[in-house]
Amino acid sequence: MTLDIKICGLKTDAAMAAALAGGASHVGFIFFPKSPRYVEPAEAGRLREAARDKALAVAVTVDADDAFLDEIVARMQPDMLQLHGSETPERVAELKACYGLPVMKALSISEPADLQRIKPYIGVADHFLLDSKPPMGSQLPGGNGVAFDWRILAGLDDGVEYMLSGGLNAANIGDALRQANPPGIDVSSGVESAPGVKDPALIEQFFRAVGAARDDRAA
Ligand SMILES: O=C(O)c1ccccc1NCC(=O)[C@H](O)[C@H](O)COP(=O)(O)O
Repeated sequence: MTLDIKICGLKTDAAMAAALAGGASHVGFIFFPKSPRYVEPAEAGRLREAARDKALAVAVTVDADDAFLDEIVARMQPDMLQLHGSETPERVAELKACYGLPVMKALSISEPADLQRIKPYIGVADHFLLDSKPPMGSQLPGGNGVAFDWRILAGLDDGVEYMLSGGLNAANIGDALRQANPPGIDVSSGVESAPGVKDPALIEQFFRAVGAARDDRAA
């Protein structure tokens, strides 16, 4: 089975090169100004060129207005939108129709009942990113480096296209893959040396840990 792997919050050529060398299927750019991972749309457009025909370039936005989305789509030319705010199913449908791009809707999970929040988006969003709830006081809806209880995902209906996200790193990715067996995974803080500073060596370590966990399962 293939495993989608998204490295999120890229800001440098070195981090992009490490993500592509490791075999990332998705590379993410953050357009939330309060984030230490924020990139200007034009700079994301430059960085994403390295990923063309190699990985899908994902624009991560949070309740963005039409003008900002127009600018991001024009300058970055993303392959996919990740909506990480409180966008309704109607807004997801509207943006899909407007830009003709697949949409990944991020939803935060902390208890089994949270899985019910997926239902209204089924048939509207193309993918889901299931992330942790931000800790109290966090300014960021994502990228907090906090994991949730992956066993909750056992209650998910088969066939939901999702990425497991939140607090993943080289040390815990093996357990996450064993417990949840997700179709995709996403990492940001776990491959950083400081908030917003991607470390190519940690990116490489993450891919090695994923490979080792997958080899164990195949054996
Ligand atoms: O990463 C951010 O700074 C961010 C800010 C605002 C909205 C979303 C954000 N990140 C989205 C992601 O897809 C992250 O990879 C995801 O939340 C997991 O982050 P982490 O727990 O740090 O691995």
